[in-house]
Amino acid sequence: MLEKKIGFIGCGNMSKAIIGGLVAGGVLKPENIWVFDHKPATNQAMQQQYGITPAQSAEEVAKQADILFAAVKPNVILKVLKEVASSLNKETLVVSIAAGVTLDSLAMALGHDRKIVRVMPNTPALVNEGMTSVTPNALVTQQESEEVVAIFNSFGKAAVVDEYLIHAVVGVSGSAPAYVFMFIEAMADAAVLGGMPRAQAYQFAAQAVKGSAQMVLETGKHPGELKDMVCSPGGTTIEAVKVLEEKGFRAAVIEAMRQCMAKSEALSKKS
Ligand SMILES: NC(=O)C1=CN([C@@H]2O[C@H](COP(=O)(O)OP(=O)(O)OC[C@H]3O[C@@H](n4cnc5c(N)ncnc54)[C@H](O)[C@@H]3O)[C@@H](O)[C@H]2O)C=CC1
Ligand SMILES: O=C(O)[C@@H]1CCC=N1
Repeated sequence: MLEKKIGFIGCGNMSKAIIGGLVAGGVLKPENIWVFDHKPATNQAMQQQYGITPAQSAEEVAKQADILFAAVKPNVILKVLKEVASSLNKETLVVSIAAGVTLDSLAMALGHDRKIVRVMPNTPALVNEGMTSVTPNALVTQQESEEVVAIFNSFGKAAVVDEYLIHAVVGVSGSAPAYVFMFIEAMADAAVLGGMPRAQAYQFAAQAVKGSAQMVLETGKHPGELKDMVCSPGGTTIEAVKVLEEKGFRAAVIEAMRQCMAKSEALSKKS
């Protein structure tokens, strides 16, 4: 068990997913997780649900934390970090989850002598299946970097990537659950069209996506080969594959992600 205090400034969708993962994984004692959201009801609800310690201010979390998660929206993160910079201990590791906010701008807000890690998680952290990229700055030691990877590994998978790859990470995992949910919803709609009750349709669609993803991860086979295994000659699947190709399924996914990555890049230039 990690004998450190972890603080969160901002407790919305993403912090809840990370805290849920940390507590479920038994990574550290819940009371060693300090939370400050500017909505007091959120802090109380988190204390009730997880037994974490609610803080009175962002400064209090900053003072307490060995590892401080900055988990507010990208448009306010630099202001929030500037305000707490003088409350941080010299060795505190600041972890930013904000999309499009670079290590450089974070160092500008916090001071250039700060240990900073930029991460890009995703909401499946809430069910122990997160995927997170970890990008430390030059002051973070190998051991500290491994500690952050271990935190995210405890509720999914995590890997260190160079900062220039973060736009790709946003596209392929940070934002990806949204498009996967749309795919599941669309498949379930079709099953309902075929007469299946709605709740059962979500179960079948979601399990089909989960099982297919598991096959990619476990067999190491090329996704095309796995697709071919489903397509019987003259069968049903190849009919569906033909329509998806005609309707530009792959092109739509690639273009959607290209725009997502471009937005991530544009946000980085603004910050
Ligand atoms: N939602 C997602 O799937 C992902 C989000 N992110 C990043 O995570 C960050 C947070 O996103 P979400 O959790 O989705 O947003 P959210 O809007 O759900 O949560 C932000 C929280 O910060 C609080 N807050 C705002 N200003 C504050 C302040 N000055 N002091 C204390 N608390 C304050 C709000 O009350 C809210 O609870 C963003 O920077 C986003 O780019 C990264 C990866 C995935
Ligand atoms: O939509 C967003 O900006 C954030 C970043 C990755 C997922 N959600």
